[in-house]
Amino acid sequence: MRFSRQMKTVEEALQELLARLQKLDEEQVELGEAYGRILAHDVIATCDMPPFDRSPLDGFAVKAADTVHAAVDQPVYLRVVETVAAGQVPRIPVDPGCATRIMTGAMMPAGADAVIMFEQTENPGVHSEVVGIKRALRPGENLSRRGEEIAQGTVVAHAGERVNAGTIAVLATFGYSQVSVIRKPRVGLLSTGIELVAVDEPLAPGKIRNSNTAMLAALITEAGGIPVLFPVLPDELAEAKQKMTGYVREVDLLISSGGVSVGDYDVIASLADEPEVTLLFNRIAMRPGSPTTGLLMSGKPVLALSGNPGACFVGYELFARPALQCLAGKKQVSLEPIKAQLGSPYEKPCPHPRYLRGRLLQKDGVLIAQPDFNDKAGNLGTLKNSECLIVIPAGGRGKQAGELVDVIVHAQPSWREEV
Ligand SMILES: Nc1nc2c(c(=O)[nH]1)N[C@H]1C(S)=C(S)[C@@H](COP(=O)(O)OP(=O)(O)OC[C@H]3O[C@@H](n4cnc5c(N)ncnc54)[C@H](O)[C@@H]3O)O[C@H]1N2
Ligand code: MOO
Ligand SMILES: [Mg+2]
Repeated sequence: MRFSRQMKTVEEALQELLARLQKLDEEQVELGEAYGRILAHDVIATCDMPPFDRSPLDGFAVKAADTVHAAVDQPVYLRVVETVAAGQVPRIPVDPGCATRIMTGAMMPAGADAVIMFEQTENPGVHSEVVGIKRALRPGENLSRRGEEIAQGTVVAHAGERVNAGTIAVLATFGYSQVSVIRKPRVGLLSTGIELVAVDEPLAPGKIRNSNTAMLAALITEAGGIPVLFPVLPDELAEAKQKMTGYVREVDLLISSGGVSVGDYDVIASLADEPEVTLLFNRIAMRPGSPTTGLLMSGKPVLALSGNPGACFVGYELFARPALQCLAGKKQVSLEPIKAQLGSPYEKPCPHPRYLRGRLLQKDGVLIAQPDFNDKAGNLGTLKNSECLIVIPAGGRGKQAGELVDVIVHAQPSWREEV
Protein backbone atom coordinates (compact mmCIF):
# COMPACT_ATOMS: atom_id res chain seq x y z
CA MET A 1 0.00 0.00 0.00
CA ARG A 2 1.41 3.39 -0.97
CA PHE A 3 0.75 5.97 1.70
CA SER A 4 2.69 8.68 -0.06
CA ARG A 5 1.43 9.39 -3.51
CA GLN A 6 2.48 11.77 -6.26
CA MET A 7 -0.13 14.46 -6.77
CA LYS A 8 -1.37 15.43 -10.24
CA THR A 9 -3.76 18.14 -11.34
CA VAL A 10 -7.16 17.17 -12.72
CA GLU A 11 -6.04 18.20 -16.20
CA GLU A 12 -2.81 16.17 -15.99
CA ALA A 13 -4.63 13.06 -14.77
CA LEU A 14 -7.33 13.47 -17.41
CA GLN A 15 -4.78 13.72 -20.22
CA GLU A 16 -2.98 10.61 -18.84
CA LEU A 17 -6.24 8.70 -19.11
CA LEU A 18 -7.29 10.09 -22.50
CA ALA A 19 -3.89 9.26 -23.99
CA ARG A 20 -4.68 5.56 -23.38
CA LEU A 21 -8.01 5.62 -25.20
CA GLN A 22 -8.58 5.05 -28.89
CA LYS A 23 -11.47 6.08 -31.07
CA LEU A 24 -13.88 3.18 -31.45
CA ASP A 25 -14.74 1.75 -34.86
CA GLU A 26 -17.93 2.50 -36.68
CA GLU A 27 -21.07 0.52 -37.39
CA GLN A 28 -24.09 0.95 -39.64
CA VAL A 29 -27.47 1.51 -38.03
CA GLU A 30 -30.97 2.10 -39.38
CA LEU A 31 -32.01 5.76 -39.43
CA GLY A 32 -34.60 4.99 -36.74
CA GLU A 33 -31.79 3.79 -34.45
CA ALA A 34 -29.46 6.72 -35.11
CA TYR A 35 -30.90 9.23 -32.65
CA GLY A 36 -28.33 10.08 -29.96
CA ARG A 37 -25.48 8.32 -31.77
CA ILE A 38 -22.22 9.95 -32.94
CA LEU A 39 -21.74 10.36 -36.69
CA ALA A 40 -18.71 8.48 -37.99
CA HIS A 41 -18.46 10.51 -41.22
CA ASP A 42 -19.44 13.85 -42.64
CA VAL A 43 -22.93 13.73 -44.15
CA ILE A 44 -23.08 15.03 -47.74
CA ALA A 45 -26.19 16.42 -49.44
CA THR A 46 -27.05 13.87 -52.14
CA CYS A 47 -29.22 16.32 -54.09
CA ASP A 48 -30.10 20.00 -54.21
CA MET A 49 -32.62 21.18 -51.63
CA PRO A 50 -35.20 22.02 -52.75
CA PRO A 51 -34.59 19.53 -55.58
CA PHE A 52 -36.63 21.62 -58.08
CA ASP A 53 -37.94 25.18 -58.38
CA ARG A 54 -41.16 25.20 -56.31
CA SER A 55 -43.94 27.40 -55.08
CA PRO A 56 -43.92 28.41 -51.40
CA LEU A 57 -47.62 29.41 -51.60
CA ASP A 58 -51.03 28.27 -52.76
CA GLY A 59 -51.74 30.62 -55.68
CA PHE A 60 -50.95 31.20 -59.34
CA ALA A 61 -47.62 30.87 -61.13
CA VAL A 62 -47.28 33.73 -63.61
CA LYS A 63 -44.86 35.67 -65.72
CA ALA A 64 -43.90 38.72 -63.64
CA ALA A 65 -43.75 40.79 -66.84
CA ASP A 66 -47.50 40.23 -67.33
CA THR A 67 -48.29 41.85 -63.97
CA VAL A 68 -46.42 45.15 -64.35
CA HIS A 69 -49.64 47.21 -64.54
CA ALA A 70 -51.67 45.17 -62.09
CA ALA A 71 -53.32 46.96 -59.14
CA VAL A 72 -56.15 46.27 -56.68
CA ASP A 73 -58.57 48.49 -58.64
CA GLN A 74 -57.15 47.44 -62.01
CA PRO A 75 -56.44 43.71 -62.07
CA VAL A 76 -54.61 42.06 -64.95
CA TYR A 77 -56.60 39.07 -66.21
CA LEU A 78 -54.74 35.84 -67.11
CA ARG A 79 -56.01 32.57 -68.56
CA VAL A 80 -55.63 29.58 -66.20
CA VAL A 81 -54.04 26.73 -68.19
CA GLU A 82 -53.47 24.01 -65.61
CA THR A 83 -53.60 23.06 -61.92
CA VAL A 84 -50.48 21.56 -60.30
CA ALA A 85 -50.54 19.84 -56.92
CA ALA A 86 -47.42 19.18 -54.83
CA GLY A 87 -45.94 15.99 -56.25
CA GLN A 88 -47.22 16.53 -59.79
CA VAL A 89 -45.10 17.59 -62.77
CA PRO A 90 -46.53 20.54 -64.73
CA ARG A 91 -47.20 19.71 -68.37
CA ILE A 92 -48.11 23.08 -69.88
CA PRO A 93 -45.63 26.00 -70.04
CA VAL A 94 -46.88 29.40 -68.91
CA ASP A 95 -46.99 31.62 -71.99
CA PRO A 96 -47.62 35.38 -71.93
CA GLY A 97 -51.18 36.07 -70.73
CA CYS A 98 -51.42 32.70 -68.94
CA ALA A 99 -51.21 31.43 -65.36
CA THR A 100 -50.98 28.02 -63.68
CA ARG A 101 -52.93 27.28 -60.53
CA ILE A 102 -50.23 25.97 -58.16
CA MET A 103 -50.12 24.54 -54.63
CA THR A 104 -47.48 24.98 -51.93
CA GLY A 105 -44.51 22.70 -52.64
CA ALA A 106 -45.52 22.05 -56.26
CA MET A 107 -43.00 22.23 -59.10
CA MET A 108 -42.96 25.51 -61.01
CA PRO A 109 -44.12 25.27 -64.63
CA ALA A 110 -41.71 26.32 -67.36
CA GLY A 111 -42.13 29.97 -68.34
CA ALA A 112 -43.38 31.19 -64.95
CA ASP A 113 -41.06 33.25 -62.76
CA ALA A 114 -43.26 34.40 -59.86
CA VAL A 115 -46.19 33.26 -57.73
CA ILE A 116 -49.09 35.27 -56.36
CA MET A 117 -51.12 33.96 -53.43
CA PHE A 118 -54.87 33.30 -53.89
CA GLU A 119 -55.71 36.08 -51.43
CA GLN A 120 -54.22 38.70 -53.80
CA THR A 121 -56.25 37.61 -56.79
CA GLU A 122 -59.78 38.13 -58.07
CA ASN A 123 -61.85 35.06 -58.84
CA PRO A 124 -59.39 32.45 -57.48
CA GLY A 125 -62.00 29.64 -57.26
CA VAL A 126 -61.21 26.09 -58.36
CA HIS A 127 -63.26 26.31 -61.54
CA SER A 128 -62.25 29.81 -62.66
CA GLU A 129 -60.78 29.93 -66.14
CA VAL A 130 -59.61 33.51 -65.85
CA VAL A 131 -57.97 34.99 -62.77
CA GLY A 132 -57.44 38.65 -61.90
CA ILE A 133 -53.98 39.53 -60.60
CA LYS A 134 -54.29 42.48 -58.20
CA ARG A 135 -50.64 43.51 -57.77
CA ALA A 136 -47.40 43.65 -59.69
CA LEU A 137 -44.81 40.94 -58.99
CA ARG A 138 -41.04 41.05 -59.35
CA PRO A 139 -39.33 38.26 -61.28
CA GLY A 140 -38.42 35.56 -58.75
CA GLU A 141 -40.97 36.76 -56.20
CA ASN A 142 -42.48 33.96 -54.09
CA LEU A 143 -40.37 31.34 -55.73
CA SER A 144 -38.10 28.79 -54.02
CA ARG A 145 -35.23 28.07 -56.35
CA ARG A 146 -33.70 24.63 -56.74
CA GLY A 147 -30.74 24.32 -54.35
CA GLU A 148 -31.42 27.69 -52.71
CA GLU A 149 -31.11 26.19 -49.22
CA ILE A 150 -28.55 23.42 -49.74
CA ALA A 151 -26.54 22.63 -52.87
CA GLN A 152 -25.79 19.01 -53.74
CA GLY A 153 -22.40 18.00 -52.30
CA THR A 154 -22.53 20.35 -49.30
CA VAL A 155 -21.48 18.90 -45.93
CA VAL A 156 -24.69 19.10 -43.88
CA ALA A 157 -23.47 17.39 -40.68
CA HIS A 158 -19.97 16.62 -39.47
CA ALA A 159 -18.24 13.49 -38.20
CA GLY A 160 -18.29 13.53 -34.39
CA GLU A 161 -21.64 15.33 -34.08
CA ARG A 162 -24.30 13.70 -31.94
CA VAL A 163 -27.42 12.94 -33.96
CA ASN A 164 -30.41 14.99 -32.78
CA ALA A 165 -33.87 15.41 -34.27
CA GLY A 166 -32.61 18.05 -36.72
CA THR A 167 -29.83 15.73 -37.91
CA ILE A 168 -32.44 13.01 -38.43
CA ALA A 169 -34.44 15.40 -40.65
CA VAL A 170 -31.35 16.09 -42.77
CA LEU A 171 -30.42 12.39 -43.00
CA ALA A 172 -33.97 11.51 -44.02
CA THR A 173 -34.12 14.28 -46.62
CA PHE A 174 -30.98 13.06 -48.31
CA GLY A 175 -31.99 9.41 -48.35
CA TYR A 176 -29.75 8.02 -45.61
CA SER A 177 -31.82 5.04 -44.46
CA GLN A 178 -28.59 3.65 -42.95
CA VAL A 179 -26.16 5.79 -40.99
CA SER A 180 -22.51 5.17 -40.09
CA VAL A 181 -22.07 5.87 -36.40
CA ILE A 182 -19.38 5.22 -33.81
CA ARG A 183 -19.90 1.95 -31.99
CA LYS A 184 -21.31 2.44 -28.50
CA PRO A 185 -18.59 2.10 -25.86
CA ARG A 186 -18.91 -0.92 -23.60
CA VAL A 187 -18.15 0.32 -20.12
CA GLY A 188 -17.57 -2.25 -17.39
CA LEU A 189 -18.79 -1.30 -13.91
CA LEU A 190 -17.92 -2.84 -10.62
CA SER A 191 -17.92 -1.89 -6.99
CA THR A 192 -15.66 -3.12 -4.21
CA GLY A 193 -16.29 -3.83 -0.55
CA ILE A 194 -17.97 -6.48 1.56
CA GLU A 195 -20.23 -3.84 3.12
CA LEU A 196 -22.22 -3.71 -0.11
CA VAL A 197 -25.46 -5.61 -0.57
CA ALA A 198 -27.54 -5.71 -3.75
CA VAL A 199 -30.42 -3.30 -4.23
CA ASP A 200 -33.00 -6.05 -3.70
CA GLU A 201 -31.38 -7.40 -0.52
CA PRO A 202 -32.32 -6.40 3.03
CA LEU A 203 -29.85 -4.34 5.02
CA ALA A 204 -27.90 -5.96 7.87
CA PRO A 205 -25.74 -4.26 10.51
CA GLY A 206 -22.73 -2.55 8.92
CA LYS A 207 -24.05 -3.01 5.41
CA ILE A 208 -25.28 -0.52 2.79
CA ARG A 209 -26.80 -1.05 -0.64
CA ASN A 210 -24.64 -0.69 -3.72
CA SER A 211 -25.87 2.58 -5.15
CA ASN A 212 -22.75 3.53 -7.11
CA THR A 213 -23.01 0.80 -9.73
CA ALA A 214 -26.65 1.67 -10.43
CA MET A 215 -25.83 5.39 -10.59
CA LEU A 216 -22.85 4.85 -12.90
CA ALA A 217 -24.92 2.60 -15.16
CA ALA A 218 -27.44 5.42 -15.55
CA LEU A 219 -24.68 7.94 -16.29
CA ILE A 220 -23.15 5.63 -18.89
CA THR A 221 -26.51 5.08 -20.55
CA GLU A 222 -27.15 8.82 -20.55
CA ALA A 223 -23.80 9.36 -22.30
CA GLY A 224 -24.69 6.82 -25.00
CA GLY A 225 -22.59 3.92 -23.69
CA ILE A 226 -23.46 0.32 -22.85
CA PRO A 227 -23.01 -0.40 -19.14
CA VAL A 228 -21.68 -3.91 -18.49
CA LEU A 229 -22.34 -4.79 -14.87
CA PHE A 230 -19.91 -7.04 -13.02
CA PRO A 231 -20.40 -8.50 -9.52
CA VAL A 232 -19.14 -6.68 -6.44
CA LEU A 233 -15.49 -7.52 -5.79
CA PRO A 234 -14.47 -8.66 -2.35
CA ASP A 235 -11.57 -6.83 -0.75
CA GLU A 236 -9.12 -9.62 -1.60
CA LEU A 237 -6.20 -8.72 -3.85
CA ALA A 238 -5.52 -11.97 -5.72
CA GLU A 239 -9.18 -12.47 -6.56
CA ALA A 240 -9.68 -8.82 -7.51
CA LYS A 241 -6.68 -8.95 -9.84
CA GLN A 242 -7.77 -12.17 -11.49
CA LYS A 243 -11.37 -11.02 -11.97
CA MET A 244 -10.51 -7.55 -13.23
CA THR A 245 -7.91 -8.93 -15.65
CA GLY A 246 -10.77 -10.90 -17.20
CA TYR A 247 -13.27 -8.03 -17.10
CA VAL A 248 -11.06 -5.50 -18.91
CA ARG A 249 -10.94 -7.81 -21.94
CA GLU A 250 -14.71 -7.56 -22.33
CA VAL A 251 -14.98 -3.78 -22.33
CA ASP A 252 -13.52 -0.57 -23.78
CA LEU A 253 -13.15 1.03 -20.36
CA LEU A 254 -13.54 -0.44 -16.88
CA ILE A 255 -14.83 1.81 -14.10
CA SER A 256 -14.68 0.69 -10.49
CA SER A 257 -15.83 2.44 -7.35
CA GLY A 258 -14.38 2.17 -3.88
CA GLY A 259 -11.16 0.84 -2.48
CA VAL A 260 -8.88 3.60 -3.76
CA SER A 261 -7.83 5.18 -0.47
CA VAL A 262 -5.26 3.96 2.04
CA GLY A 263 -7.50 1.72 4.16
CA ASP A 264 -6.52 -1.83 5.08
CA TYR A 265 -9.14 -3.23 2.72
CA ASP A 266 -8.74 -0.74 -0.15
CA VAL A 267 -8.11 -3.38 -2.77
CA ILE A 268 -7.72 -1.13 -5.82
CA ALA A 269 -4.95 0.77 -4.07
CA SER A 270 -3.13 -2.55 -3.47
CA LEU A 271 -3.72 -3.59 -7.06
CA ALA A 272 -1.84 -0.49 -8.24
CA ASP A 273 1.34 -1.98 -6.67
CA GLU A 274 1.14 -5.23 -8.64
CA PRO A 275 3.83 -5.69 -11.31
CA GLU A 276 1.31 -6.47 -14.09
CA VAL A 277 -0.55 -3.23 -13.44
CA THR A 278 0.55 0.23 -14.60
CA LEU A 279 -0.36 3.12 -12.35
CA LEU A 280 -1.36 6.30 -14.21
CA PHE A 281 -2.39 8.43 -11.23
CA ASN A 282 -3.72 7.92 -7.71
CA ARG A 283 -3.71 11.33 -6.07
CA ILE A 284 -5.37 14.30 -7.64
CA ALA A 285 -5.40 17.91 -6.52
CA MET A 286 -9.16 18.06 -6.11
CA ARG A 287 -11.96 17.72 -3.57
CA PRO A 288 -13.88 15.49 -3.46
CA GLY A 289 -12.33 12.41 -4.99
CA SER A 290 -8.65 13.09 -4.36
CA PRO A 291 -7.76 9.34 -4.37
CA THR A 292 -9.36 8.81 -7.81
CA THR A 293 -7.05 6.37 -9.55
CA GLY A 294 -6.15 5.49 -13.13
CA LEU A 295 -4.62 2.12 -14.03
CA LEU A 296 -3.70 0.11 -17.09
CA MET A 297 -4.47 -3.61 -16.94
CA SER A 298 -3.59 -5.72 -19.97
CA GLY A 299 -3.21 -2.42 -21.83
CA LYS A 300 -6.80 -1.39 -21.04
CA PRO A 301 -7.60 1.73 -19.03
CA VAL A 302 -9.28 1.35 -15.64
CA LEU A 303 -10.81 4.38 -13.98
CA ALA A 304 -11.09 3.68 -10.27
CA LEU A 305 -13.45 6.15 -8.65
CA SER A 306 -13.87 6.79 -4.96
CA GLY A 307 -16.48 4.75 -3.08
CA ASN A 308 -18.06 7.81 -1.50
CA PRO A 309 -21.10 8.43 -3.71
CA GLY A 310 -20.58 12.19 -4.03
CA ALA A 311 -16.92 11.76 -4.89
CA CYS A 312 -17.80 8.92 -7.27
CA PHE A 313 -20.25 11.22 -9.10
CA VAL A 314 -17.76 14.08 -9.36
CA GLY A 315 -15.02 11.69 -10.51
CA TYR A 316 -17.34 10.37 -13.21
CA GLU A 317 -18.07 13.88 -14.50
CA LEU A 318 -14.42 14.95 -14.50
CA PHE A 319 -12.89 11.77 -15.96
CA ALA A 320 -15.39 9.27 -17.32
CA ARG A 321 -17.56 11.68 -19.32
CA PRO A 322 -14.53 13.08 -21.19
CA ALA A 323 -13.21 9.51 -21.62
CA LEU A 324 -16.42 8.53 -23.39
CA GLN A 325 -16.13 11.58 -25.65
CA CYS A 326 -12.59 10.50 -26.48
CA LEU A 327 -13.75 6.95 -27.35
CA ALA A 328 -16.35 8.56 -29.62
CA GLY A 329 -13.52 10.24 -31.52
CA LYS A 330 -13.78 13.78 -30.19
CA LYS A 331 -10.46 15.55 -30.65
CA GLN A 332 -9.06 17.80 -27.93
CA VAL A 333 -11.37 16.71 -25.15
CA SER A 334 -11.37 19.08 -22.21
CA LEU A 335 -13.73 20.01 -19.40
CA GLU A 336 -14.84 23.19 -21.21
CA PRO A 337 -15.94 25.31 -18.25
CA ILE A 338 -18.15 28.35 -18.75
CA LYS A 339 -18.45 31.37 -16.44
CA ALA A 340 -21.30 32.04 -14.03
CA GLN A 341 -21.86 34.13 -10.94
CA LEU A 342 -21.61 32.22 -7.69
CA GLY A 343 -25.06 32.21 -6.07
CA SER A 344 -23.98 31.98 -2.41
CA PRO A 345 -20.63 32.55 -0.73
CA TYR A 346 -18.29 29.59 -0.33
CA GLU A 347 -15.82 30.51 2.34
CA LYS A 348 -13.97 27.31 3.26
CA PRO A 349 -10.24 27.56 2.61
CA CYS A 350 -9.34 25.30 -0.32
CA PRO A 351 -5.85 23.78 -0.46
CA HIS A 352 -6.95 22.12 -3.71
CA PRO A 353 -9.58 23.03 -6.29
CA ARG A 354 -13.03 22.10 -5.09
CA TYR A 355 -15.74 20.84 -7.42
CA LEU A 356 -19.07 21.71 -5.85
CA ARG A 357 -22.22 20.22 -7.22
CA GLY A 358 -24.74 22.89 -8.09
CA ARG A 359 -27.77 24.10 -9.95
CA LEU A 360 -27.94 26.65 -12.73
CA LEU A 361 -30.33 29.54 -12.24
CA GLN A 362 -31.01 32.80 -14.02
CA LYS A 363 -31.51 36.15 -12.41
CA ASP A 364 -32.18 39.18 -14.59
CA GLY A 365 -30.73 37.27 -17.52
CA VAL A 366 -27.48 36.47 -15.68
CA LEU A 367 -26.34 32.87 -15.22
CA ILE A 368 -26.04 31.95 -11.53
CA ALA A 369 -24.38 28.78 -10.21
CA GLN A 370 -25.95 27.85 -6.89
CA PRO A 371 -23.85 25.41 -4.84
CA ASP A 372 -25.40 22.48 -3.03
CA PHE A 373 -24.37 22.82 0.61
CA ASN A 374 -25.32 19.26 1.38
CA ASP A 375 -22.60 17.83 -0.81
CA LYS A 376 -20.30 15.98 1.59
CA ALA A 377 -18.44 13.27 -0.35
CA GLY A 378 -20.37 10.53 1.46
CA ASN A 379 -23.82 12.07 0.79
CA LEU A 380 -26.05 11.06 -2.08
CA GLY A 381 -29.52 12.52 -1.47
CA THR A 382 -29.00 15.66 -3.57
CA LEU A 383 -26.98 14.13 -6.43
CA LYS A 384 -30.19 14.20 -8.46
CA ASN A 385 -30.26 18.01 -8.37
CA SER A 386 -26.80 18.50 -9.80
CA GLU A 387 -26.61 20.30 -13.12
CA CYS A 388 -23.02 21.51 -12.93
CA LEU A 389 -19.76 21.39 -11.03
CA ILE A 390 -18.72 24.76 -9.65
CA VAL A 391 -14.94 25.13 -9.51
CA ILE A 392 -13.61 26.89 -6.42
CA PRO A 393 -9.90 27.41 -7.14
CA ALA A 394 -7.17 26.41 -4.73
CA GLY A 395 -5.75 28.95 -2.32
CA GLY A 396 -7.44 32.02 -0.91
CA ARG A 397 -10.60 31.87 1.15
CA GLY A 398 -13.13 30.56 -1.28
CA LYS A 399 -15.38 32.87 -3.28
CA GLN A 400 -18.01 35.47 -2.49
CA ALA A 401 -21.55 35.52 -3.89
CA GLY A 402 -21.59 37.32 -7.24
CA GLU A 403 -17.97 36.49 -8.08
CA LEU A 404 -17.41 34.84 -11.45
CA VAL A 405 -16.53 31.16 -11.21
CA ASP A 406 -15.80 28.38 -13.69
CA VAL A 407 -18.70 25.99 -14.10
CA ILE A 408 -18.64 22.59 -15.81
CA VAL A 409 -22.17 21.97 -17.01
CA HIS A 410 -23.21 18.30 -17.12
CA ALA A 411 -27.01 18.37 -17.31
CA GLN A 412 -29.70 20.34 -19.07
CA PRO A 413 -30.56 23.14 -16.61
CA SER A 414 -34.17 23.20 -15.48
CA TRP A 415 -34.01 27.02 -15.13
CA ARG A 416 -35.67 27.43 -11.82
CA GLU A 417 -36.06 30.99 -10.63
CA GLU A 418 -33.59 32.00 -7.96
CA VAL A 419 -35.12 31.61 -4.50
N1 LIG B 1 -6.44 7.92 6.04
C1 LIG B 1 -7.14 8.41 5.02
N2 LIG B 1 -8.40 8.01 4.85
C2 LIG B 1 -9.13 8.46 3.83
C3 LIG B 1 -8.55 9.37 2.91
C4 LIG B 1 -7.21 9.74 3.08
O1 LIG B 1 -6.64 10.52 2.31
N3 LIG B 1 -6.55 9.22 4.14
N4 LIG B 1 -9.30 9.83 1.88
C5 LIG B 1 -10.74 9.87 2.10
C6 LIG B 1 -11.37 10.21 0.86
S1 LIG B 1 -11.10 11.80 0.35
C7 LIG B 1 -12.15 9.36 0.18
S2 LIG B 1 -12.97 9.91 -1.18
C8 LIG B 1 -12.36 8.01 0.60
C9 LIG B 1 -12.16 7.05 -0.58
O2 LIG B 1 -12.65 5.83 -0.22
P1 LIG B 1 -12.46 4.56 -1.11
O3 LIG B 1 -12.51 4.91 -2.52
O4 LIG B 1 -11.31 3.82 -0.62
O5 LIG B 1 -13.83 3.81 -0.88
P2 LIG B 1 -14.23 2.77 0.23
O6 LIG B 1 -13.27 2.82 1.34
O7 LIG B 1 -14.45 1.48 -0.44
O8 LIG B 1 -15.62 3.37 0.65
C10 LIG B 1 -15.77 4.69 1.08
C11 LIG B 1 -17.24 4.92 1.45
O9 LIG B 1 -18.05 4.74 0.31
C12 LIG B 1 -19.03 3.72 0.52
N5 LIG B 1 -19.21 2.97 -0.72
C13 LIG B 1 -18.26 2.22 -1.32
N6 LIG B 1 -18.76 1.66 -2.44
C14 LIG B 1 -20.03 2.03 -2.52
C15 LIG B 1 -21.06 1.75 -3.45
N7 LIG B 1 -20.84 0.96 -4.50
N8 LIG B 1 -22.28 2.30 -3.25
C16 LIG B 1 -22.49 3.12 -2.18
N9 LIG B 1 -21.54 3.44 -1.28
C17 LIG B 1 -20.34 2.89 -1.44
C18 LIG B 1 -18.40 2.87 1.61
O10 LIG B 1 -19.32 2.09 2.27
C19 LIG B 1 -17.72 3.91 2.45
O11 LIG B 1 -18.66 4.53 3.29
O12 LIG B 1 -11.47 7.62 1.61
C20 LIG B 1 -11.29 8.58 2.67
N10 LIG B 1 -10.42 8.03 3.62
O1 MOO C 1 -12.39 13.77 -1.32
MO1 MOO C 1 -13.06 12.38 -0.66
O2 MOO C 1 -13.62 12.28 -2.18
O3 MOO C 1 -13.61 13.53 0.50
O4 MOO C 1 -14.52 11.92 -0.12
MG1 LIG D 1 -11.43 3.08 1.52
